[in-house]
Amino acid sequence: MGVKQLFDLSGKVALITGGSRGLGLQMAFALGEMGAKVAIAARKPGELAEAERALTVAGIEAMAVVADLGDVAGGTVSRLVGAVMERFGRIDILINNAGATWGAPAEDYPLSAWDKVMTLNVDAPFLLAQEVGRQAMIPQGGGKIINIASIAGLGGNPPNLSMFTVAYNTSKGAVVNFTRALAAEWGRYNINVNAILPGFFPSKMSQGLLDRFSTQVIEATPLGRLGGDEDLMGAAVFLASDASRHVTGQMLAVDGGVSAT
Ligand SMILES: NC(=O)c1ccc[n+]([C@@H]2O[C@H](COP(=O)([O-])OP(=O)(O)OC[C@H]3O[C@@H](n4cnc5c(N)ncnc54)[C@H](O)[C@@H]3O)[C@@H](O)[C@H]2O)c1
Ligand SMILES: O=C(O)[C@H](O)[C@@H](O)[C@H](O)[C@H](O)CO
Repeated sequence: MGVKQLFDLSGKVALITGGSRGLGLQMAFALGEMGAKVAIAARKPGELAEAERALTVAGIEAMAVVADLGDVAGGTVSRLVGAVMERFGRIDILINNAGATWGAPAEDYPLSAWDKVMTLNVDAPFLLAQEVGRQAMIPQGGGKIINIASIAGLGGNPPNLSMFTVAYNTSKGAVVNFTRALAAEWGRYNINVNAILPGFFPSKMSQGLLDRFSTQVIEATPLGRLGGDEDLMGAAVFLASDASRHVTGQMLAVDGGVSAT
């Protein structure tokens, strides 16, 4: 197989949570452009429909599924995976991207907020991997799972940024080791499990922080810039494709070098 073919995603089906905007939508465009059919899932129907339209206009076969992954008790995850299986018949790539944060100093952090962050950022990726594994990847004989962690999963926040996101950092640390643990178990099913650790990208989630601290963030970034609209595309396609066939359990930071300092 030539190297261009290794990156080709024709005939593959991808499910991307939080695919309605931000980093998830950027990755949906990337996988779609490389030939994948793309299912995006998010909570807000309006945004999701708009994203589905934009993907379709770009010539990508797309479907949208409304799902609140902050509420995983009542069969949300199996319904979501079932809907994609019904439409496309298989799932080759799962990108666990939906995520959120909530800020308060650790000494005041309420358990209810902690639980909310953990449910969306940790429980949902676990349940999605389990369900996609059961319904699609294990019977199909393989697949690619990409967890969107964060460099915040490697440590605490720089003290000068006063971010106060103890639950978020904890949740992303869990995603980092979930990635390794699942990779170790599911190599036998030919399922690659890797994580992307974005640094600082402008998005709805990061806006509050970057409005206040973008100068400091850029100064602390070896490449001297924030992440942009194309900066996750290559990493996502690599980890979704045969090009990464022999790569599993790995963390790929796309952070302009922040985590190297
Ligand atoms: N922007 C950054 O700098 C940055 C850095 C590191 C990691 N990340 C991670 O990247 C991922 C995407 O974040 P983003 O920056 O694009 O933020 P964003 O807020 O623009 O996107 C979040 C996405 O998750 C979806 N989502 C939120 N709550 C949901 C719920 N309850 N159910 C279903 N979907 C839900 C939203 O609809 C949206 O599509 C997150 O996991 C985030 O932690 C972002
Ligand atoms: O590195 C990251 O994962 C993100 O930038 C987050 O840290 C959020 O932007 C922050 O939590 C908002 O308060």
